[in-house]
Amino acid sequence: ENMLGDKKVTVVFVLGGPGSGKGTQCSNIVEHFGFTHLSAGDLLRAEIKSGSENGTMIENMIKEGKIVPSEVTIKLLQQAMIKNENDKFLIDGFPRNEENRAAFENVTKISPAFVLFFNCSEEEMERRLLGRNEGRVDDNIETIRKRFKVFVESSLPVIEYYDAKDKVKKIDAAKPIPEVFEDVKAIFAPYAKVIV
Ligand SMILES: Nc1ncnc2c1ncn2[C@@H]1O[C@H](COP(=O)(O)OP(=O)(O)OP(=O)(O)O)[C@@H](O)[C@H]1O
Ligand SMILES: Nc1ccn([C@@H]2O[C@H](COP(=O)(O)O)[C@@H](O)[C@H]2O)c(=O)n1
Ligand SMILES: [Mg+2]
Repeated sequence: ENMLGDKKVTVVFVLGGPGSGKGTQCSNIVEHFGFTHLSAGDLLRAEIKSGSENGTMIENMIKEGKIVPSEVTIKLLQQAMIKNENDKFLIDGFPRNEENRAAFENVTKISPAFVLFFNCSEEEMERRLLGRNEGRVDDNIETIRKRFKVFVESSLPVIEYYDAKDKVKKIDAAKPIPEVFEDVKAIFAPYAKVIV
């Protein structure tokens, strides 16, 4: 039994480098397949805005491209899952390192149905991040380089961990948005909403 009691939940981890298009494609998946999108980065940014006691620590870590301690991020994900009645969740940008992965498994007892991995070159991701214009404090070239380093050193090993369990569905994320979504759709087809 997981943290949500007897409720059977489907969790998909959506991973990929900074700017690979995770948030963009999650919006499409929500629309077409009825999942609830939980972005760890968005939850952390909301926590800063809410004036929480951890806000300053989180903001400093995001500015440096560092990974916030798992207990903070997992608490936010858990709260969001508990208050949502849906049974299908896209967890975007989590787990980012081995600590995230192991702590989530231990605390929630939930393992993902699969991991959606958006594969993209750093050159293309850098171009996208510098053009995003959402006012994010980490979308500057200095922080972007730090985020790429953290992705390669800490996040790719998590993808390799799930790949060894045959749980990774890898997508070519360098293509235009609609073409990426065609590939995503093929993967999510078994989760299509059945219209009675
Ligand atoms: N396939 C694509 N081709 C071109 N631009 C894209 C593509 N997918 C997303 N973008 C654009 O690239 C930027 C980054 O996309 P998005 O925010 O979805 O990435 P992300 O993986 O969630 O990044 P982060 O990890 O920083 O949150 C956005 O401006 C988005 O509109
Ligand atoms: N599991 C996570 C996810 C994110 N962070 C921090 O937030 C930053 C932005 O995340 P995005 O997914 O929106 O790119 C990220 O660089 C980390 O600083 C985290 O600590 N742990
Ligand atoms: Mg995002």
